[in-house]
Parts: sequence; C-alpha cells; structure tokens
Amino acid sequence: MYSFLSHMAFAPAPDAAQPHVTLTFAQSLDGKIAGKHGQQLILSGPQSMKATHILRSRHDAILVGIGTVLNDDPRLTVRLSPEDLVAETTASALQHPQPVILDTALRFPRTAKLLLPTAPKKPWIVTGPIHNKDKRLELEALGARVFVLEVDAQGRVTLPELLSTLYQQSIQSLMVEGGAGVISSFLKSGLVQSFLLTIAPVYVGEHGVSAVQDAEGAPVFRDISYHSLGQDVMMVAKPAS
Ligand SMILES: NC(=O)C1=CN([C@@H]2O[C@H](COP(=O)(O)OP(=O)(O)OC[C@H]3O[C@@H](n4cnc5c(N)ncnc54)[C@H](O)[C@@H]3O)[C@@H](O)[C@H]2O)C=CC1
Ligand SMILES: Nc1nc(O)c(N)c(N[C@@H]2O[C@H](COP(=O)(O)O)[C@@H](O)[C@H]2O)n1
Repeated sequence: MYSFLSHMAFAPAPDAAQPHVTLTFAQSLDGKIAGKHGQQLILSGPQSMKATHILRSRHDAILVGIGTVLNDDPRLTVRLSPEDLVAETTASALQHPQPVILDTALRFPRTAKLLLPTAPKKPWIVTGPIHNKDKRLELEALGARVFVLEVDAQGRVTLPELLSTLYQQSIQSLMVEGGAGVISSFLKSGLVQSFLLTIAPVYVGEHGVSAVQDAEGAPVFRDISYHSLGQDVMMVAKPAS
C-alpha cells in the first residue's frame, strides 16, 4: 500500500543550499483542514495517518506554525509499530524529525507537549527580531532553541532565510504540516518540491478552516498520482517550477 512512498526521494538538489521541502496535510472534500474556530479534526483514516508517520520518519525536520501549536498542542513524533518500521522504512529504530515552529512573536506556551521532558527532540522556535527576551530565556531553559530571523511586512518569517538557516544546521529534508497560514505561505513561495495531500471523504462545512484562503500565486502541479489509502485518497505531485 505504501510502496509509492518508498520510491520517493526527499533529498535536496545537488546545487541547492536548502533542504528538500515536502508540503503535506489532510483536508476534507470541501477543502477544510479544521473545524469551526480551528477545532482540531482527525480527518485522516488509520491508513493515511500511517502514511503521515512514515513521511515524518523520512524527514530530518517537521514544521508547523504557532497557530497549530496553540490550537492542537501536537507532539510531531513518529508513531509506527515495530512491524511497520521494518516493513515501511529502512530505519532500524524510530527516528523522530526535529520539530521547527514558526512563531513571529514568541507566543509558544511553556506548557506545550513539545517541551515535556519526554519529548524526544525539543523544538526549534523561529521568531522575529521583536519578541519578549525574558520569554526567550524561559523557553531556552526548558530546552527549546530559539532562532531570530527577519520577518516580512506581514510579520511572517522569510522562508528563503529560514531554509538556508535549517540547511546550515544539517537539515536536508523538511516536512511542512500546516496550519492554514503556513500552508498558504509555502504553496506560494515556490520553495516546495513535493506535495502530498490526504483527501478524506467527509464535508466539514463553511465554518471550517480552509487549507488555502487565497489561491493567488499557488502553483500548477505536474507528475500527479493518486493513491487509495483505506477510505482516503493521497494526491502526490510536484509543483511545476
Ligand atoms: N488537517 C491538517 O493536516 C492540519 C490542520 N491544522 C490546523 O490548522 C489550524 C492552524 O492554522 P493557522 O491558525 O493558520 O496557524 P499556523 O499553524 O499556520 O500558524 C500561523 C502563524 O505562524 C506564524 N508565522 C511565522 N512565519 C510565518 C510564515 N512565513 N507563514 C505563515 N505563518 C507564519 C504567524 O504568527 C502566523 O500567525 C489549526 O486549526 C490546526 O488544527 C494544522 C496542521 C495540519
Ligand atoms: N495527517 C494528518 N491528518 C489529520 O487528520 C490531522 N488532523 C493532521 N494534523 C497534524 O498532526 C498534528 C498532530 O500531531 P501529533 O499526533 O500530536 O503528533 C496536528 O497538529 C497537525 O499538524 N495530520
């Protein structure tokens, strides 16, 4: 069922000083990634959720925005059974990706699961030049690493600088999971090499959170294939450059 994933390479191009970027998320038939007021929804069925964890295991780092951390309190770890680890990956032990959070104003909660002593890798938090320095020290004392990068006029971390910073930290592959703001930024950036979209056979309705609010600048796709995973479909494609 997952052989299409094992045939995919997530390595940077030889001349690129940035990680391979994979954008992947789950949406409903009406293009929603969350419910009313951002309510977290489990859209993926068990088979496509396993695909997500296989993908996590294949990437050096995993990125979400601070909106997702505040809303979902995610762990961003790989959870695969020993049997699946052997059957679906080439790793002999679970390898968790490095969590990376885009957090312009350092709103990261001190109580987040990503900061628990049991978290396998403490988060890298990417913030802007204007942030609370005491909060930064507190987060660092809890194990986080804080990177300060430039932000654009809308207060968003500039993605080319982010990618070159991650590459300098030996991150060769980056899996971007969301949420809506981050998906839109990466889709428009021209910096995504692989796109894997889980489509679940449900409707959320007009009050749900759309994956993409504004399609201006979104890419055309090539090399498109569709894979049945239980009741879901995973679309795999490359944004045309
Ligand atoms: N179905 C799925 O696969 C997923 C669903 N979600 C859902 O997404 C929702 C959260 O989405 P959002 O509120 O839009 O938050 P988000 O997770 O996209 O974070 C957006 C925030 O990140 C910061 N940021 C810094 N640099 C940025 C940049 N270059 N581009 C974009 N943002 C940048 C800004 O402070 C911005 O407000 C939640 O409801 C969550 O459940 C999140 C991930 C996956
Ligand atoms: N693949 C996928 N399918 C869904 O239905 C989802 N809701 C998500 N959400 C993403 O997974 C994060 C939670 O991760 P942990 O289980 O805590 O490790 C959530 O924050 C979204 O990024 N993904």
